[in-house]
Amino acid sequence: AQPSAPSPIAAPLRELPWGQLNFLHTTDTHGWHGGHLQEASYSADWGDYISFASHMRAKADADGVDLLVVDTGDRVEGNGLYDASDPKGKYTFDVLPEQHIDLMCTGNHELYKANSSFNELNVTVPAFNGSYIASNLDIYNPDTGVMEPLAQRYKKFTTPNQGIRVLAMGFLYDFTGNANNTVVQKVKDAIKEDWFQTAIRDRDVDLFVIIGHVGLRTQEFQLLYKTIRSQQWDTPIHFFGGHTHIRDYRIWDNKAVGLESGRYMETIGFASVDGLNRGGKKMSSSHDDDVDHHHRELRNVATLRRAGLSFNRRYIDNNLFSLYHHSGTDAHSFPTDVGRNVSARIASARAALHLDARRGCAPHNFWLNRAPYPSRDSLLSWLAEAVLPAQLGADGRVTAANRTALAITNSGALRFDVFKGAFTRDSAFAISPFTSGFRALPDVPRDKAERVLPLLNHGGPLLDRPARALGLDPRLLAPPEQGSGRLEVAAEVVAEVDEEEEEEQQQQQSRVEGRAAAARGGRAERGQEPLADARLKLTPGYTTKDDAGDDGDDTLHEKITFYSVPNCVQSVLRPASPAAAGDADVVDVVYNEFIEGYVVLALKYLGVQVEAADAVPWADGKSLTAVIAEWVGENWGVEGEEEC
Ligand SMILES: Nc1ccn([C@@H]2O[C@H](COP(=O)(O)O)[C@@H](O)[C@H]2O)c(=O)n1
Repeated sequence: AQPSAPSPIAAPLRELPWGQLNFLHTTDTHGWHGGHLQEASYSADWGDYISFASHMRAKADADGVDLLVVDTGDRVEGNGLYDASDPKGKYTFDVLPEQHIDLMCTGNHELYKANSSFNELNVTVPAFNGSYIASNLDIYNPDTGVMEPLAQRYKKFTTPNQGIRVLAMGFLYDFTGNANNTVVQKVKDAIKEDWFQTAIRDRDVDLFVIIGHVGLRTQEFQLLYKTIRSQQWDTPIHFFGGHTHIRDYRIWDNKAVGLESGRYMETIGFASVDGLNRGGKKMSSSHDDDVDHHHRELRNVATLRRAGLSFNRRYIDNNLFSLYHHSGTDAHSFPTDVGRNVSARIASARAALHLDARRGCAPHNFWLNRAPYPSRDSLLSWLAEAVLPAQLGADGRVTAANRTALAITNSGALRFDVFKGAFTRDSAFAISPFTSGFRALPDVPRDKAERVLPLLNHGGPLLDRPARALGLDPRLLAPPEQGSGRLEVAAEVVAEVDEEEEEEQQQQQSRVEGRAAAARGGRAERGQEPLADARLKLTPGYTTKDDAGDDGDDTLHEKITFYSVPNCVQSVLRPASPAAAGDADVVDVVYNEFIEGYVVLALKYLGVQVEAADAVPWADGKSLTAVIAEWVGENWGVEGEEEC
């Protein structure tokens, strides 16, 4: 872990359900390879993950089973470790390949900018040669100008210990926001390709592994499932998904399941399969058979039972308490040389990038989804009511031209919470890493401009067909977790009352203790394996419900309540002397560039003749990252080395 990472908190744990074939899965790491430095539950780093995977691989080998490591994309954008360097990714590209990854694919974030997809072509694909799969992604090679697959379309291999014949593919959802140096083939077209049609007819396959930067409950995965099933009515299929930033497990049928493993290095997904055929063993030598027999005899590994197919899953909280426990190690035996070295390299990168440099002190937590909007603790309220009016309202058109402006931001532009205490250079990138700048459409009739926000938030008629016809997916406005449709949100938004909050906090501890006791009792009654230590206090965290039930998380947590947020929020930017502007019948409509298409479409829908070409940069086209960082420095800044 990083030197400033908080120590993990001991918690009751569920064991890993090892099988004949096991997987570790990361997705949507978004540059959080240094781990979370303000959240003990997720404070392990990429170096620790390397050590962990190495112990898990050794255990698999010792038990004669197999372990595959999978990553399903969006490794870039979202944390200072990636975003603060010039060029971006200078330090993450180096440390990433120190992990042995068996199967990986591309996320949409690798493709927003031409240079990041060229990084995949020139750095990541060669570094993971043989593991990287691009089933529906091509790139224009900058040397030849020729369009070519970013990597192999699929991969077939036999696992070393069990001899399981795996056919793996790696997809990206039907993403349309990529730069023009890449081509994403829609999944419905990719499945018509000869290579795909041949692959799904292969009879010498024991398991299809379909990885993808694709939500588990999307039409893309559904189509892949149906098409594979049309040719392989009972060959097991394991999907690994991503993109929607949630923990999720989907059961398609009794031989087809999928795992999604959260976001931001919070979660290491674990999946296992038992009862698979081992076609690859037929070809093995008598020596291999002897070794295999020896393994079975000696280790009596329950997972080698051949009775029926079974799948399992666990979402591991990425902290050292969990990682030590599951790998059967301790602080002394856990770190491998490579893991320790990677943690040290991340620490020096963070120092070189001044990521711990404090910009100010946050007075309390501000939550993206964990507080209702609007409210005192809502990150969106803070942004719309404090940050944007102060920073964007100073634009020349507001002050000199005495003009009112309406500034609209999509809630998806915010990616993470603000914690009470130090707000560092890193925090600004974590909250909003995007480089898209603010722009404005000048002189829009006020009555029309005021109707844009409601349309973007509730505009069924706008956001359904017209937006989709232009390739504008309305789900992209809100945070991806919410777009997944799987975020369990509070039924009603309650007004915040401070005393109530205090009382709630007092009651929480007794509830926590009560539940821990109940969990102990319940498990004992059901004759289940005891949790590692159910007397331990529960901390707030993931309490996932998926198709397999509510026992997926490795760590027992106190439930967190999530609130739904609107697609967009609006700030009114008023001039210092609003007399003239107050009644003006035109205003400027300001927005961050990412939502330009939606804003222009909404105005056109309202009868205003505008085009994106009419827009001008606002506040010098600053990014939201810069705007937030400046506001924090000006408003939460503290002198010298004083503690927050
Ligand atoms: N310039 C950008 C780019 C993206 N967003 C938001 O991020 C969402 C996509 O994030 P994933 O991690 O799910 O790929 C997208 O839906 C937008 O909400 C943005 O605001 N500005």
